[in-house]
Amino acid sequence: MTTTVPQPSATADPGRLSGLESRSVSAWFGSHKVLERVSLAMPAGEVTALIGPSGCGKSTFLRILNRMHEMVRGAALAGEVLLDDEDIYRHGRRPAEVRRRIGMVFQRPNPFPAMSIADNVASGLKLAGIKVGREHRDQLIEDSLRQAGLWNEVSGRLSTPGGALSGGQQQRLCIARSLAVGPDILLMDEPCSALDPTSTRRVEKTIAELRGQLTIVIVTHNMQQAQRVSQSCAFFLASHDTPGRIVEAGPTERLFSDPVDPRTADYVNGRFG
Ligand SMILES: Nc1ncnc2c1ncn2[C@@H]1O[C@H](COP(=O)(O)OP(=O)(O)OP(=O)(O)O)[C@@H](O)[C@H]1O
Repeated sequence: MTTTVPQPSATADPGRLSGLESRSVSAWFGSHKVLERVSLAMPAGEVTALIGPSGCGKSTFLRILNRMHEMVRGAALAGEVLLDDEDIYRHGRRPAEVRRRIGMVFQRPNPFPAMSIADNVASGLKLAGIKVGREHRDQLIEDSLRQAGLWNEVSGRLSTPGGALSGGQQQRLCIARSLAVGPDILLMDEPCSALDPTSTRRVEKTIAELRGQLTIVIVTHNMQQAQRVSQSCAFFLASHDTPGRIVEAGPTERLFSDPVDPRTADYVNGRFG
């Protein structure tokens, strides 16, 4: 199927940004319940950080937000995820359309290594079935690379392989690839965990620049990173016999400086996890 050309987010009207909201989301892998009634508003144009110890369900929750959870054999879920007040799980809604509007960047940069930088950016369009003319394609590639903060580093070598870039550059290339289809939401699953501190700061700068242009949800184990990049934050916790839940959520500054729940205080101060 062919869709119309996406509107690059760089030109999006900030008044029309989309937020995301989960309502009472529970999740299972087979009979193993891993999330229990997670309700969270992820405000439009903001960065929301999901924090919590390993295994508490952050990545599962993130994958539920763009219908990737259902791709796992035996996976199930309950609840609603509202994008523009409409459930992304509404009967008849196409997962591919949801994933075009809600993009995902993974832990390890995963560009097509032998494909050129330009083609890597454009590859998302092809996968999404979006056709663009040559002239518009070049502009879209430039816009996406600029938005991802990579244009100045690669503008003179767009036809060289994506695999030749540094790890941090590859991650920004993956961000550009996601941005090319004009998503409303960008999900990021520990996007800096494979990067050195300098590359991490560069990706964080990109996240800061994207804020206000689209809505971002990021999973991070790095408490400093959560404080640097996010405006809202949710703390997840699970134990051996209870599925992951949100203990506390709210403005990042408040969650770190004045947490309500003692478990949040212990976690953000590094006393466990
Ligand atoms: N594909 C899968 N099949 C079965 N169980 C899974 C699968 N993926 C995750 N789980 C289980 O679901 C629970 C939540 O895992 P998840 O990866 O969402 O947690 P997390 O908080 O993101 O952890 P981490 O911070 O280590 O990435 C864990 O008990 C995990 O073992």
